[in-house]
Amino acid sequence: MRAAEQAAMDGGVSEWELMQRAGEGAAQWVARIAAGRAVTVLCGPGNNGGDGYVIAESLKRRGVEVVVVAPREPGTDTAKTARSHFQGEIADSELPSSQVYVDCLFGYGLSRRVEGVFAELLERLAAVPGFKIAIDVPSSVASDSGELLGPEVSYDLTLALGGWKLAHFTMPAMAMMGVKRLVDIGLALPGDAPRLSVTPSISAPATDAHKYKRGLLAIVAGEMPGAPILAAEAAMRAGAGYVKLASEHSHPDAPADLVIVDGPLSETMADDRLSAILVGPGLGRGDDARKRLQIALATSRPAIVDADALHLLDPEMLGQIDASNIAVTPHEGELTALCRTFGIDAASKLERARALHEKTGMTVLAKGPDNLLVGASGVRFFPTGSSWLSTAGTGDVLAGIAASRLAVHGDLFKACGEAVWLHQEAAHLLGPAFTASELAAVVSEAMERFL
Ligand SMILES: NC(=O)C1=CN([C@@H]2O[C@H](COP(=O)(O)OP(=O)(O)OC[C@H]3O[C@@H](n4cnc5c(N)ncnc54)[C@H](OP(=O)(O)O)[C@@H]3O)[C@@H](O)[C@H]2O)[C@@H](O)CC1
Ligand SMILES: Nc1ncnc2c1ncn2[C@@H]1O[C@H](COP(=O)(O)OP(=O)(O)O)[C@@H](O)[C@H]1O
Ligand SMILES: [K+]
Repeated sequence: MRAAEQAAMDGGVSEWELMQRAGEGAAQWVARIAAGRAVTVLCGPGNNGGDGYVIAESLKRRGVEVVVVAPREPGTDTAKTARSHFQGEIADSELPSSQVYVDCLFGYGLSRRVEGVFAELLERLAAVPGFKIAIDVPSSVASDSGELLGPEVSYDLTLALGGWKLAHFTMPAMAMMGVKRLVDIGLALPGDAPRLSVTPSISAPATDAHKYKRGLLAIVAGEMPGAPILAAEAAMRAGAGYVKLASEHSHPDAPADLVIVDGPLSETMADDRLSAILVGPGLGRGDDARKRLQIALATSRPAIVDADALHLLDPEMLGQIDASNIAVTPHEGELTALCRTFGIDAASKLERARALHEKTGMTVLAKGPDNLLVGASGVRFFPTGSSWLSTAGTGDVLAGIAASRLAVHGDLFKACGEAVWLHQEAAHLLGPAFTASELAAVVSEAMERFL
């Protein structure tokens, strides 16, 4: 954001002009929401506070009853200018009773824990009823990591100014924000800035498609039969023309349309028609599992590596193959384990995922409520999905979808992105309290949204 703002200023747009665009843009939202009700604007000492004075003045001009609460005088020149343009009432710390609250205490300049008078104000804000709006980011969150640095307030709306910050899509911050909307202030973001994933567009098979052309996926099973079947159920509904399960166990509950190959894994993997591989769900973590993982990765086919396999991957194993053919899909615990194995010591989820990608070359889909994808095309966040996904086996479904998409087109970054969207859409179709097999069963229905 700072680079984008600097570029705009170098191009002749002043900081005051940017602040007016931000404040006026946000005020339009606030005015509609207030719909005649009284508004309280909390202003901090920096430019976030400056935005607050612009919002307050704009609301006043529209005839809205508005009070500003500002415990400190503005500290920046631009915020001082904004303050001087506001003609209305300013209180220094008491939070008046109001129906709409606009929080402009701190934006991306928050640099340490919120304490004293600011913390007290936020605690009071958390306790009062009313519609609460955070300007740019909630004032107690670190915008670059999503870390909480002060009292937690539950907002109804968060208006991001000029561009999304990491906190908008990272836990725990994103859970406080309510509905999120972006206010355009005419900034061009640098090409490598983390971006929100755009809705994917998925094509139906070509007119001359046949099962191999559509993609042959091999799922490498291991000790536990359930997980790879779940992954296969999802994969069969996500686009691949042919899904094979390489397993030495019997699978009495497997669907009739799933081909199970029980010969030696090295033979199954020698098929040069294989388009993609999924290894990890139900694999186990013993010597046999390690051997199966090594055989699977030695094929040099694009692979999704998930679950147990994430505990077996190590630098030595990756040293023998081209790791840029691999996407890993770790949850929080698996990401921690991977970082330990690969000697990565970083604080935030983004830094850890980025370091893992940079150190190994693997594409990293760090899943969870705050899915984060890091790979050849940069960094992507995703809109918030259904929290009902937090049930056992949904990760296997995600891995199955990703592997199926990979078998279709061979692009790891794209496959992982499509998988997150399809997974969330499937959850959305099911509503509350579904099982992982129910989720796998509606993946084809979910695809309809993206065709
Ligand atoms: N630049 C632009 O072009 C545009 C920027 N825009 C807006 O500016 C926002 C960024 O503004 P910003 O950089 O001034 O920082 P901001 O978030 O207001 O806070 C910094 C102030 O707080 C203070 N402070 C920090 N931590 C503290 C703590 N824990 N407890 C107490 N004090 C603390 C810190 O003081 P200090 O650290 O020096 O003590 C400083 O005074 C951005 O989010 C967007 O809303 C838009 O108008 C569009 C154009
Ligand atoms: N609270 C949540 N909100 C949204 N998605 C979630 C939430 N919790 C989990 N998920 C998603 O559900 C899946 C869970 O995967 P994982 O943790 O591997 O479970 P399992 O190992 O049981 O299959 C992931 O895709 C994750 O992103
Ligand atoms: K704020």
